[in-house]
Amino acid sequence: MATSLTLIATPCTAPRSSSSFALAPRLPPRCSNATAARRRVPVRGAVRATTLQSDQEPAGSGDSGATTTKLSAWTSVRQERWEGDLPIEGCLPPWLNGTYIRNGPGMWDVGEHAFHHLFDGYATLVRVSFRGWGGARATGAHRQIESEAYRAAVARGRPVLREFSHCPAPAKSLLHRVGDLVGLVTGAALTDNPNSALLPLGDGRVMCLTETTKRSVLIDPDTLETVGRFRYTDRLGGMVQSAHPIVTETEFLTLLPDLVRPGHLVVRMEAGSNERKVIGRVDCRGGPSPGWLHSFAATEKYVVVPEMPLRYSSASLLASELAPFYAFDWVPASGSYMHVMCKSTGKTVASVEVPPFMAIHFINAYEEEGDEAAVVVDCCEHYGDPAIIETLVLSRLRLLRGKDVLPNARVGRFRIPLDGSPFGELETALDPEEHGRGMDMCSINPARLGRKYRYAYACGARRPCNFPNTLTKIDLVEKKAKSWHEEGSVPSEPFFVARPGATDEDDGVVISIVSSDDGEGYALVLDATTFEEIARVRFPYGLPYGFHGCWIPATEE
Ligand SMILES: CC(=O)/C=C/C=C(C)/C=C/C1=C(C)CCCC1(C)C
Ligand SMILES: CC(/C=C/C=O)=C\C=C\C=O
Ligand SMILES: [Fe+2]
Repeated sequence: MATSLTLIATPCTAPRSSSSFALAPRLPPRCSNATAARRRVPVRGAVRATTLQSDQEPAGSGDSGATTTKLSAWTSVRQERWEGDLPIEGCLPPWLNGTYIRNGPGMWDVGEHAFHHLFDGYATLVRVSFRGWGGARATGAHRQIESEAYRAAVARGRPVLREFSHCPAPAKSLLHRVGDLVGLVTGAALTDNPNSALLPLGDGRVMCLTETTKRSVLIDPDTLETVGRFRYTDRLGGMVQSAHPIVTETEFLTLLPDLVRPGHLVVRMEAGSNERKVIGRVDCRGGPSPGWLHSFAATEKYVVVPEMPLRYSSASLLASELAPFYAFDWVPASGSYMHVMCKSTGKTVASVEVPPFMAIHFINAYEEEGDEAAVVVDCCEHYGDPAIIETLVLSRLRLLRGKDVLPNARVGRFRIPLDGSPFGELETALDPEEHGRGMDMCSINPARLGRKYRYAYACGARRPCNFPNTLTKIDLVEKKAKSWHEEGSVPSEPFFVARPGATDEDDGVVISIVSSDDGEGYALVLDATTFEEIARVRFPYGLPYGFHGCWIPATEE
């Protein structure tokens, strides 16, 4: 039955200790997994059909079977917002004062429409605030970001704009088709659903964004309210951007792929400003368009521009049709390259061909000086295979739990020589068995950004699994990993928070939000040194999976 999505005042249904009422849309019941499995698969070409056959039903070891699971990771949040106190189990460190916020696609169902891919969901923020001074206390909240895409979908009861794997049906009337065409050419038909990154800017503003340049939003980190649009005062244009600008206290660096004249603009915005300035441009070496640029890396002096064979499909964007990989084509013959641009001069100081790679997330990069000067770049590398994109189709995530279908991944380490050599190397930084051959969603100590570093925190695998299910601390010097795992649970990106005044790289905690097999949701706090659990802070309801987090330290009270 179609359910109204009009905003109505409703009390929270979830039990809570002390919490506020939320203005909540009446959402449809949680998507049934069986229904999702039968849904038509809107992807053609090289991508395998994702309608699951009965022989693909998960064996369902114990209670982790898809039909009986209460796991909330892949189901939409049931109300627009909630906030309240959270009970703490364990002992939070007294120095942990501040707010952890995580962004991600928490709403995959609107009206009768159920999205197909993890990346499609409307952005949901989840917050946990820790107050250690004078006794530990934690409060939590979640809230939908009010993007144009979300508001239009709620108003119409169906998605109106193009999302990662969803193209709206073409208009029926000629007049509306002209409108559609304008929308395609200007990019207005694309989503602004900011479910990817969450960036505390150096000036105190907090920005959420996706990969379209159409609109990024500013949010209030306390109420999670969407407080406005982030308006650039420059006229750089372009349709797409990296989902992961590199932000420090002083600057914001990002890449703008040029789909018309294949290349990338490397741009910089000073903290406090709304104007991006071009540092330089890198032309693509392979064609016919830039490689997907979800993220990139930078050292203290250089910006590293990756060019991989999963390339933006201009035809898909202009025709509003899905390409074999949604908005992308896999073009192995186009080659893989890494470009290094000097931040201060805008000159490309290296442009090398590298072995084929497929990386969504770069971890870090640093310079190596001496006779063999080079830039070292680490990423979560999927063995040059785009299959990981299909792994993230919601029906697969829901129905293949317990099946060993997560493609292998490793920490890929590039070495880009700065002596003009035409080739760069790609090696495996540590034995992937250390992290169960699963590897993505990474963070590091931000004090090591762009510098030589030892530890990375990521989601790894305890097999059999269809999605990363461990939190893993990787020691890139000892080439060892330590993992946290809870049977049936899905943890999100482990986010490192340094202890104030710390000098050791791993002196701090790691925070992750976990959706557990019994339907519960909690924020987990691990000691980053020992990687042992020190506390968990429970939400009164299960939380959907989410992507990336940030930390906003509290100001002294
Ligand atoms: C969250 C995440 O990892 C990736 C999200 C990517 C998105 C939302 C990409 C969106 C796009 C469109 C809606 C059409 C244009 C191309 C592209 C930027 C891929
Ligand atoms: C969750 C994910 C990949 C998992 C692979 O093992 C990618 C998410 C990308 C968005 O930031
Ligand atoms: Fe990401």
